[in-house]
Amino acid sequence: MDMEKTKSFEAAYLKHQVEDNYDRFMIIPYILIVICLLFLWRNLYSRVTDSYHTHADAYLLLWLALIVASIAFRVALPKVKAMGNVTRLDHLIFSFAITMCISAATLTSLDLAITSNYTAYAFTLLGAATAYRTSIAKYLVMVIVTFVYFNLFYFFVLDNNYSFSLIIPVLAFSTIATFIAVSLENNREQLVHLSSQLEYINLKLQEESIKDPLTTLYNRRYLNDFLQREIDDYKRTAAPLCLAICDLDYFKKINDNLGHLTGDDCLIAFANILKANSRTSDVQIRFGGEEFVIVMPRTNLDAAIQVVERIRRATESHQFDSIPWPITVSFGVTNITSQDDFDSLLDRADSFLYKAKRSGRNCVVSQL
Ligand SMILES: Nc1nc2c(ncn2[C@@H]2O[C@H](COP(=O)(O)OP(=O)(O)OP(=O)(O)O)[C@@H](O)[C@H]2O)c(=O)[nH]1
Repeated sequence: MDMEKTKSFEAAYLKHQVEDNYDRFMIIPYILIVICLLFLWRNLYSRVTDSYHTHADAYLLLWLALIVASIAFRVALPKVKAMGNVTRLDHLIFSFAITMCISAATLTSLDLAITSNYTAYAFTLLGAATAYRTSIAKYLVMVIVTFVYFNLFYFFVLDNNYSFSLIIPVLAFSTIATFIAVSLENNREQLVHLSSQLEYINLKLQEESIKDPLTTLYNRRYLNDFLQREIDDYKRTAAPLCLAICDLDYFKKINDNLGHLTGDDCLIAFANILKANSRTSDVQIRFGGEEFVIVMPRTNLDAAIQVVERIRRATESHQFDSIPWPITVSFGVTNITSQDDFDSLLDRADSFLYKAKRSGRNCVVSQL
């Protein structure tokens, strides 16, 4: 069960991360395109005005490649999201993040031929640490792949002499960026954990506020909302609606002779009889003490009488634990009319219940 909970939390957390990334990565390609275009313009301009760019063509290619990658990614992103596969969307964003890091490593390698300029490397890794949300494992993969690529590109492809001091800043950026990414993601995970706990507690509290703790039936607060909704529904659709009030007979005798705990057990057992003998569309409410209400939507009076008769007989024949005498219940049942409101419907059912009590109990009284 705990494993299942952890798995579902992980799945929900991944979805949360990917959705968060999605919003940001819908904008990032535009920013990247603007930056690329600015550098592209500078690149073309400096080509004419001065010739200090050792790798002018490589720069040009890099800016163009980044523009194409950004456009392709921006076009693909909403399409992949529409497929509804979170993992695939996650992979796509991860691939783009890696592409950005590799581009930054390429750019830094080219820049280093001119001056000690690590801006692209530092900026991209730190940017990814704050803007891109992923697992620690994936972030490490990204940082290591970028680092290895940088070394291969700078020392082997560009054929520079190996220099450890040149690598130190890159290592430092990688470490700092990883540290920032890990601590930010840990904080976010804690927040999500806390908010899901709060959501759960809130749901529980909401549920408890409408339930009777002893019988677990709905309570009067729920009746107020539910019955009003059903009455409104009746006024719109004219679908029949019935309401029954019942009260256990001589309940005080149980408390007085066998104690309150036995009385409580009797209420729980009766609530179970109510649930077992009603339809799923009916709603049972503990109205107070040993008094209960049954709301029967889309039910006419004949059918409602049949339901409560069934409950009455089931109660009469039920052997209640530790109670040596039979327990019976009296009912008042009524159906809604166009003149009714919340109070008149309840009052009429209550007056029928009163009649049932006066007629000797263990019976159903309705207007029929
Ligand atoms: N054990 C227990 N008793 C309760 C609870 N709520 C109300 N009661 C008791 O239910 C009894 C109701 O007694 P009465 O209103 O005199 O009704 P009755 O004895 O059922 O008599 P009739 O309704 O006239 O048949 C009282 O003794 C209340 O204290 C509860 O949650 N648990």
